[in-house]
Amino acid sequence: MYTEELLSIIPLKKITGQLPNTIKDISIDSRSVQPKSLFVCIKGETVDGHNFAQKAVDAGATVVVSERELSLEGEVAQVIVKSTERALGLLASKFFDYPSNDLMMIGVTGTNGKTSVSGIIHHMLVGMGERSALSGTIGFELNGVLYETANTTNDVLSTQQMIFRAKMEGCRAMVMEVSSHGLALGRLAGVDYDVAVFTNLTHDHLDFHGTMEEYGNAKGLLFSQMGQDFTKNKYVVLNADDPWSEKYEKMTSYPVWTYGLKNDAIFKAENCNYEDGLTTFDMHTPEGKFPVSMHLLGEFNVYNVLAATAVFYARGFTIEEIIEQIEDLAPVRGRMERVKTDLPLQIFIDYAHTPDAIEKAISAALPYKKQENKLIFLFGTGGNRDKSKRPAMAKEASRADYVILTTDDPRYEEYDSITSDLAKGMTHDNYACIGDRAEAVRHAVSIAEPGDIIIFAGKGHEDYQIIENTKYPHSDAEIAIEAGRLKFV
Ligand SMILES: CC(=O)N[C@H]1[C@@H](OP(=O)(O)OP(=O)(O)OC[C@H]2O[C@@H](n3ccc(=O)[nH]c3=O)[C@H](O)[C@@H]2O)O[C@H](CO)[C@@H](O)[C@@H]1O[C@H](C)C(=O)N[C@@H](C)C(=O)N[C@H](CCC(=O)O)C(=O)O
Ligand SMILES: Nc1ncnc2c1ncn2[C@@H]1O[C@H](COP(=O)(O)OP(=O)(O)OP(=O)(O)O)[C@@H](O)[C@H]1O
Repeated sequence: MYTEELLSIIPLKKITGQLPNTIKDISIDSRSVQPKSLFVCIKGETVDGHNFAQKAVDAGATVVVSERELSLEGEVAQVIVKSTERALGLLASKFFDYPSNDLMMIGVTGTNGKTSVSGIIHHMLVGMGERSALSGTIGFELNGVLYETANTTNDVLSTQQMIFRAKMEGCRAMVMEVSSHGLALGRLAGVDYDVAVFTNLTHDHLDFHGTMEEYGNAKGLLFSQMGQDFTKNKYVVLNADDPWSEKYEKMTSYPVWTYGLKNDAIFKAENCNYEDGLTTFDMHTPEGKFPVSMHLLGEFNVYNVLAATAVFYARGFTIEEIIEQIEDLAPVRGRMERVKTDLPLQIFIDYAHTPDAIEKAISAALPYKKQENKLIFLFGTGGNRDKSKRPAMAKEASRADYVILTTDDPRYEEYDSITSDLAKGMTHDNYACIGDRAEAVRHAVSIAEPGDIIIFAGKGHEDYQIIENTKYPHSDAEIAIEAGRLKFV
């Protein structure tokens, strides 16, 4: 791309040195700079990209965008701007030619349910014959291939790259999980959403946002940044049972479709029943009441499919077409996913790591528990992250008959510091603190008796644990099955 044309998008810049006629790529990471590229210095939490500018030039960058003039050796032009983060959003969108304009962009935000709802929408789109891409906590899924990504909502450059790739590979839609960090840090600059979906807002990430108010406002950016273009079929899908929906409704002028189980909503479920691995309910819609039967477990998944129903109905699909897809849905990976095993136990893998998600996961399993059996709940939490949620998580977990307090990704925090914070919220004494997660999983199996249910929460689809800054292979399901074989066979 012509360098001047690209740079024309950033106002109030100072240029030093001779700009090359064209640049071939944009990069924010000196470790993957291609020759003839433009390197943008981003100040991170842990390191500052300005300190890697020389490495980027050595690797072939011919333009460096920075917030201060740097003394660089080699043939390089410098573009000095007030905020490189803001400039990057503009540059990345222009470089990839605003790819989100060519796709139906669906953004899903909320504390819990982003992965589930976006996965459900993506699989329903594919089931209806639409080519769709998906990005979120599980990675970037494009035409059946899953690529690993760093974040739930990735940096602004990777985001534009992903949307561009989706467009180039023939996708017509892209479903994205939109995290509050992503919104607050401007990682979605230049993404033009057609549909914005809200699941719920409960306690999480207060280490970053400070207060629930700030956290809720960050999520609100998804709705307020949708624009005012009424020539496009844009709309918003809100959870009528969550008080934040009223605020989000005010943040957008696009049509609002609501769903829920309690308050008045356009799509409302009642008579929910959970039996024999099936969830059934009656769905009230603008066209009357329809019975639904699906393989996804728990009330939280009723909410999730109602949200997806609103997305598809507003797009013009019939209720019959939508229900046919819902009845076909397989469980979302690692979200109350039943482990296939010959052991005389019911084992679920789940990703709950907030108080509300723990409450929902336990409620989802209880209908499958017989009076004489136990519900064993193992959960952890990440080290060096929002500590204020820990006792509240344990309080919810106390609804299980036996609780094992452990760690998710302990990072640099001591096991005992994590488990003792959790223990402060326990409301009964039937629990154990075992920081080493593999040992904790084995303990869960060792105390289980035939007919018991075990939920391993917090790691979901992940097949690793991060201890200090190293990823170690870890699978709750594999450890549990091995321990179960030794015990029961
Ligand atoms: C605290 C935080 O948000 N950190 C994010 C941040 O990392 P950072 O600030 O440390 O930045 P950095 O990667 O060290 O480096 C800064 C710059 O220097 C560059 N660099 C760095 C090293 C080098 O050798 N050369 C070089 O050029 C980097 O490419 C970057 O441009 O920027 C990185 C690149 O965008 C992110 O991957 C990283 O997310 C980390 C992994 C993270 O855990 N973030 C969490 C808090 C997060 O964002 N979570 C949300 C919510 C998930 C949820 O809802 O549960 C998410 O969306 O994932
Ligand atoms: N709609 C929902 N409401 C409340 N809890 C939910 C909902 N959907 C899923 N959950 C619970 O929350 C856990 C996490 O679900 P999911 O991964 O879909 O959420 P998420 O918002 O993507 O979370 P994260 O941002 O941490 O990746 C699930 O394992 C389940 O226990």
